[in-house]
Amino acid sequence: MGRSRRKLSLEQEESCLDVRNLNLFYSEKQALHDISLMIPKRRVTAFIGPSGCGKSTLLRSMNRMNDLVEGCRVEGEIQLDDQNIYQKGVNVADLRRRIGMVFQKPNPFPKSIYENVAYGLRIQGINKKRVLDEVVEWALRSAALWDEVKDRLHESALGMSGGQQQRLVIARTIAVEPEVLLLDEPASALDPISTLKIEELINKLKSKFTIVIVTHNMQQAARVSDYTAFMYMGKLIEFGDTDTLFTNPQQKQTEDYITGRYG
Ligand SMILES: Nc1ncnc2c1ncn2[C@@H]1O[C@H](COP(=O)(O)OP(=O)(O)OP(=O)(O)O)[C@@H](O)[C@H]1O
Repeated sequence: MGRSRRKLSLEQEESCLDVRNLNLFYSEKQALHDISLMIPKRRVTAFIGPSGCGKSTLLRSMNRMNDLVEGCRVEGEIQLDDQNIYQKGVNVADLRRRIGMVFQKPNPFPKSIYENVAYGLRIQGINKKRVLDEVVEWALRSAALWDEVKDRLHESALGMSGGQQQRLVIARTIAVEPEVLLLDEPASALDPISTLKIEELINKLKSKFTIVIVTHNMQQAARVSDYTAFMYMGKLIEFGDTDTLFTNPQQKQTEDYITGRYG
């Protein structure tokens, strides 16, 4: 894989998202405890940690997906371009266009391949065929899918393999040119070859997008990410450049986790 091995330093990175003292509650139960971290621009940041530690919750809080959960309450701030996304008056639909999300299970719409990718543009009122054709091709090429589907763009997306469907969902997400891509275990339902394709894709997409990925798979985090955050029981235990976190963790809990002592 081509992940650059140059020494990275968070302090030198430009910030994309700034999480400040974030607490999140599902009714009475607190799922995130005073999380502060900066997500660097056009880098890949991975969240790792044992099941239930809050990785998906933190990811979903970045485009306010948790708003859809009844009884969910958030304290603290997440800054995107110096605006708190939890501030009153924020247009959540617009936020979710700027911060797109891909889930574990591929969820293409029951429409053609072409219409899946064109969907977000049509919602924005863009219907000119020439523009749509251009964006659909660009997004499918960017998602490393064009060559496989260019002759069957008008066939149903549901006839594609799981790995192709997931790359289609990524194409659909990037077609509206978000700034951030949130990936929640994007490869865990896929076979090893499709997983490798998704990992290669992540590596390619980071030149244009800020990527945050939740993964159960530590080897995957080590392969694809520039920075890794280790979480445990709703707390951020350690956050730093991936190579250091995996080879020279600063916290005993991180070390115990990456050496397989729990999780
Ligand atoms: N919709 C919800 N309602 C209530 N509690 C929830 C909800 N979603 C998650 N939780 C709880 O919040 C905590 C964190 O869950 P979360 O799914 O964020 O963890 P995770 O690290 O992503 O876990 P996994 O790796 O198993 O997906 C868990 O205790 C979970 O039971």
